[in-house]
Amino acid sequence: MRLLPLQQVEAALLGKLTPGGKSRSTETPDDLPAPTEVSVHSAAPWKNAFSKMMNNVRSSVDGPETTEPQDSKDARQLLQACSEDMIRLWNDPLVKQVLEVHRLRLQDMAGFFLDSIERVTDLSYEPTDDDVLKARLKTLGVSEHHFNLKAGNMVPQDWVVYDVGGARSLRHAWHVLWVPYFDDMDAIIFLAPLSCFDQVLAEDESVNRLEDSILLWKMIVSSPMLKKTSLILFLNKCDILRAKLESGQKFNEYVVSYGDRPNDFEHTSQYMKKKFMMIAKQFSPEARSFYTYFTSVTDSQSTSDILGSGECAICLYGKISAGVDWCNFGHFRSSIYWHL
Ligand SMILES: Nc1nc2c(ncn2[C@@H]2O[C@H](COP(=O)(O)OP(=O)(O)OP(=O)(O)O)[C@@H](O)[C@H]2O)c(=O)[nH]1
Ligand SMILES: [Mg+2]
Repeated sequence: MRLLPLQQVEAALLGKLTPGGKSRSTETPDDLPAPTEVSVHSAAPWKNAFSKMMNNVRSSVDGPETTEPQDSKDARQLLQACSEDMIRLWNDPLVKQVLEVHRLRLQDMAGFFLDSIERVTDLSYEPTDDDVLKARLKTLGVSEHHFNLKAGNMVPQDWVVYDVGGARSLRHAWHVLWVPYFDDMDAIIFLAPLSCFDQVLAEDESVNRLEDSILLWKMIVSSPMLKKTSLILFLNKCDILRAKLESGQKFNEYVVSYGDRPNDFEHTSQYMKKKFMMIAKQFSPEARSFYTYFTSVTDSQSTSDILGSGECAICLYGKISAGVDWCNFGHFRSSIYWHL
């Protein structure tokens, strides 16, 4: 009961961060209890709203004069007031036991900071880069990012990355609007989370998440409009897959075709890699380049090692695009389209 005021904090923060101030997912009909979720629309000025909020937080911590709105201040104070109760609840042996019985690994779930409650509820808390990576921000439109990447020994190159929302309700738009628009991409980076073998879709509880990822992969690789686009597959969330298997979760209970193979990371990940590769081979309209990596993209060091390594497909694409553009357009442009 003492933690109930946190619901107000959540509603206030969602109102500030989501487009139009909505605090409920738009995917769920109004009469159903919807999970609250922060979403990002490329057209919404959420980054400005966020920077403004963070600047306010900074000025309230750094100086006596504060421009922070009262509701943000209240939110931070409430979070701090609830800190001790949250820590006690999270460390309670009975709570741990109940979570285990229900096979819930909250510490692996998106946006949970349960092992850092003291730090994130401190009045002077500022998110670190790793905290930002851990946050869950559902993508609604297509967001475009420009950056300059220096990989390995190569000269720095300009990149354009388009990030597309993967939620089911958004996929219709893929066929109609985005796939034709992306037919000139150099490469698609497809992120398939391997750890979700025991989870179902938030949008449709009858669909296994890993199965859904495979169906989506099949749709992308077989698209005639993307037949020339190279594929870079990130078999992602390996850290969570490993932790789940080590905690005793059985892979073959959900992926029946896995049979009696060993229930460890090495065998399950290789099995899934083969599955994705076979689909790419079987359903691609024509032969194409295909690269695959095991990743845990929230681990910034290992991800930067993959992106920075001279062997990485992304660097290879940088080279190819540079060559093509030198011949055809006289300027360099590389683009990647990714589905997360
Ligand atoms: N532990 C761990 N968490 C990850 C990894 N990759 C992503 N996450 C977390 O998974 C959550 C979902 O990431 P998002 O980037 O919001 O998801 P998305 O796939 O873009 O989802 P849509 O925008 O709906 O398409 C975030 O909280 C991330 O921190 C990973 O390799 N390991
Ligand atoms: Mg996203």
